Amino acid sequence: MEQNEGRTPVVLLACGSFNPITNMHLRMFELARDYLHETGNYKVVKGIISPVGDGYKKKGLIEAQHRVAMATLAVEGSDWVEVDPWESEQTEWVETAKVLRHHHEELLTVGQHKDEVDRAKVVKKRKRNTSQRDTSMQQIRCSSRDVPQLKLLCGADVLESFGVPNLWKQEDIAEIVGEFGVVCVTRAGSDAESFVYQSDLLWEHRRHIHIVKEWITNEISATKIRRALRRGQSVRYLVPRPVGEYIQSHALYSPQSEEKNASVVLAPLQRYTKD
Ligand SMILES: Nc1ncnc2c1ncn2[C@@H]1O[C@H](COP(=O)(O)OP(=O)(O)OP(=O)(O)O)[C@@H](O)[C@H]1O
Ligand SMILES: NC(=O)c1ccc[n+]([C@@H]2O[C@H](COP(=O)(O)O)[C@@H](O)[C@H]2O)c1
Ligand SMILES: [Zn+2]
Repeated sequence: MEQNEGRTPVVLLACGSFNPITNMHLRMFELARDYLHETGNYKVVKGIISPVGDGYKKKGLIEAQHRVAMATLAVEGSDWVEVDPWESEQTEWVETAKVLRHHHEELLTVGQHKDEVDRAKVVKKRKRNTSQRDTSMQQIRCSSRDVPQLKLLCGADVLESFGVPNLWKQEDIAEIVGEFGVVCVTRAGSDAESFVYQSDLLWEHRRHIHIVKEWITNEISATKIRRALRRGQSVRYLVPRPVGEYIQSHALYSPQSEEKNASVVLAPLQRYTKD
């Protein structure tokens, strides 16, 4: 039997600032894929990095154009992770649930297109050999079932941020964990398991929340990378080499860039505190 037969195809979507992208962001995809494959139930077919738009207004967030360019350089060596600029191109900040919906629709469209292509092939084939009809119709049905599941990939700090007042809408959390599912990588300073235990909503959907333990712990964070860069320290071996070169050539992180949005309220807090 083919090893992947019967496994559910999955696409992993990571949302975040990627300011800048680090080796740990890339590790997160590898860890999640290994974990899902080891369950024996899933086949990860694609990873998507979706840098947040400038409208997110996070302190120190440099222009999306640069963050997308760095992420694109970072995935050059990967044959399954890609960068999607859609979210970063939106003028206003987009809720993560909406980003998931957008990518889900894209997957359905691709699936539909695949079905149409398959159908056209079948019609052609049928003209050649009518006796093959039943087998071919079966193939069409299989391909529509092949539309991958989309799951949010994040670190434990993002899962824990579900508990921050006015940061996430409850219905968005319910949709993310209930309808899509989350793959969450452990991170120093966060306790994903106990956070799920303490939340009735997350507990209810615990089967859709995959917590992936990173045994080879390291505390790379984009905040620390920016700090090192401001101080003129090397970030080599912490970010992919072409990313380091891009940062250097565009002189990206400085005390001034860290002051961006310093007096602005983060977009989700602005949006939900108003309501
Ligand atoms: N060291 C890490 N371990 C686990 N998850 C991580 C790690 N670094 C980043 N992530 C995850 O990657 C995603 C994107 O993160 P983000 O762009 O905020 O990076 P960051 O390092 O947390 O940056 P910042 O310090 O600016 O918040 C988030 O889901 C975050 O939890
Ligand atoms: N309500 C929401 O949908 C919501 C709230 C806060 C952060 N987020 C997202 O989570 C990610 C967090 O990124 P940072 O950890 O860099 O802040 C971003 O992609 C952001 O858009 C979503
Ligand atoms: Zn972060």
